[in-house]
Amino acid sequence: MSFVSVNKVADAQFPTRWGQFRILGFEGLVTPGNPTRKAVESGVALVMGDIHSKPPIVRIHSQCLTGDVFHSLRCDCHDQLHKALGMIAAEGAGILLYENQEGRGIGLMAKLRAYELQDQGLDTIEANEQLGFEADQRNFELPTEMLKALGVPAVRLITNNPEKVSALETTGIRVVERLSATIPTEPTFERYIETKREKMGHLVG
Ligand SMILES: Nc1nc2c(ncn2[C@@H]2O[C@H](COP(=O)(O)OP(=O)(O)OP(=O)(O)O)[C@@H](O)[C@H]2O)c(=O)[nH]1
Ligand SMILES: [Zn+2]
Repeated sequence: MSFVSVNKVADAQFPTRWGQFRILGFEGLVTPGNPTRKAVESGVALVMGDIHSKPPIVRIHSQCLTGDVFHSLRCDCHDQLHKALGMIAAEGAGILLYENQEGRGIGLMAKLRAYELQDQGLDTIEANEQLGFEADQRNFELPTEMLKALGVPAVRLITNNPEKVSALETTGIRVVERLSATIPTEPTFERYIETKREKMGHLVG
């Protein structure tokens, strides 16, 4: 584990278009001496209903400013976020973990530079690599620790990404079911989805 500690720093009521959630803030104090990590990592959990009597629906959403805020049609993030909140609302219970590894961990400015390279014909992975990054630099340690802090040992995970399933399972959170994160594809992000399917093993469909 890369954290000295993971602490809940806030827990407040959070009314939304999808219904009443609680919003919780968590901070993980990173073990000193790791040059690739910030000193403190933070994440947000939206919690609805009873999350303890059975494995709840959980979505781990990585920050995508362009998709989440501006509803970019370069990627599926905005629609996936709404789909996940809708699934939690329909169930009346569940957890959305929002963590801030923007651009699969390369940061916003690098992601915008990756967009430039994609405009010149590279796919998302080739663009990351041309900029000197890995295809996906994320780790899912903080979301895992947040689930533990919430007292949730087993989940039904909304994802198409097998890496997220194995990241949870290696740290002791059981994924009892995978729920599809697929949303209707727009022509503007067909290639983005295809690259995830072909090169990152995403279980699209
Ligand atoms: N580097 C890079 N990151 C992107 C790009 N478009 C979106 N992202 C980031 O991709 C992350 C979302 O991850 P995805 O790989 O789309 O999906 P996932 O969350 O791993 O998998 P699912 O759970 O199936 O949705 C967020 O951190 C976004 O900021 C892009 O063009 N380049
Ligand atoms: Zn996105």
